Amino acid sequence: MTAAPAGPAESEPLTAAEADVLFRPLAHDDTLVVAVSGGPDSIALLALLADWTGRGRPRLLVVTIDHGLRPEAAQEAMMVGELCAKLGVEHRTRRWQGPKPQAGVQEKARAARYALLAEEARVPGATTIVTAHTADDQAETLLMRMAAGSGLAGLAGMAPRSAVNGAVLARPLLGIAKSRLIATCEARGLAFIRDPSNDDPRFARIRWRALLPALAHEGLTAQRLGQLAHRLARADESLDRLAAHALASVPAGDENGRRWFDFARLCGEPEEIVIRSLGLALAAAQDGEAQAGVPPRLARLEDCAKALIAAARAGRALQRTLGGFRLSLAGDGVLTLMREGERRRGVHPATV
Ligand SMILES: Nc1ncnc2c1ncn2[C@@H]1O[C@H](COP(=O)(O)OP(=O)(O)OP(=O)(O)O)[C@@H](O)[C@H]1O
Repeated sequence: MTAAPAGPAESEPLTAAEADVLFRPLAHDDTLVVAVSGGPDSIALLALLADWTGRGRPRLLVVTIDHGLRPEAAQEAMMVGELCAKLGVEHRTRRWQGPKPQAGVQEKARAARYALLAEEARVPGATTIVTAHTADDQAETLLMRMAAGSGLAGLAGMAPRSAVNGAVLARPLLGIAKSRLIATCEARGLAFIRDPSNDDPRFARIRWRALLPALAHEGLTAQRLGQLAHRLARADESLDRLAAHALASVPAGDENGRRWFDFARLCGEPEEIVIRSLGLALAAAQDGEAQAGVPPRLARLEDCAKALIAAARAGRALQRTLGGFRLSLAGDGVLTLMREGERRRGVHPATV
């Protein structure tokens, strides 16, 4: 057996052939909204996309968001505009106008950024936003989520394609090392901005970034973490389908606007499927409400599901609250979901 061929050296620029493979899924759009901050990743993305679109299809609309948090940001947006003019592509700067509270300003800026980008993607023919997230970003995301106690869905990391504010968000460079994008800029003589917040150890992401070389030295490279994310994404999707199927297979109904299903029957499934099915049932009940509910944190969902499983197996009744709902398990194993605070009219007799 021959060894797998080594990937391109981490310091080699991306080739046109590689870019062609990465960008092929974007070929069907009329217009791509390309998010370019002016950092090395998004400048490389812009240059590669401009080469790839060659004679003008898909059309590129480059958007830079000025969050109004650093005085240099306006100048940086202009620099991106100048490069776009040279490359012959359209550029717009959008400014975040909202209030900028000290606490959680990064999260608010991020939400505002995606809202503005999605607005630009709402023009006819443009539904896809393209960002320059790299394999390094994915590795940092995974490590941060591990530390935060995320479950499988979180550890699946960022998806190459997802939804954001009604638009599609594509991340074609998610498998590419940041060092290769820097090399791409250098090989083309393209200047890029170094955002000082990228060196600020007050941000957790920056502290994790500093650990990456030591982890790679022990074999936990960004590539390995990316591979793990990919495998977990596959497992997560499969488990979700199995859970939906299991939930659809047990007796269930709607009475007086309350949902019920045979939870005891569901308990024949592996614990992970029962936990997910409960989450799906709750999400469905929340969807049916005028006010969309907030999904419970995974740890709370797990606790609740485990308590209900133990009670159902023992034939005991049990009441819990979760995600704004009261969950009433009857002695016969039927679980009823009702909005918290709702009066108990017509509930399954054994739960009253
Ligand atoms: N000010 C900006 N203007 C336009 N695009 C941006 C801006 N900031 C970030 N982006 C886009 O988002 C990508 C990821 O940037 P960065 O890693 O800084 O964001 P993040 O907040 O960590 O990511 P995410 O928003 O997905 O959590 C960039 O490569 C670029 O495509």
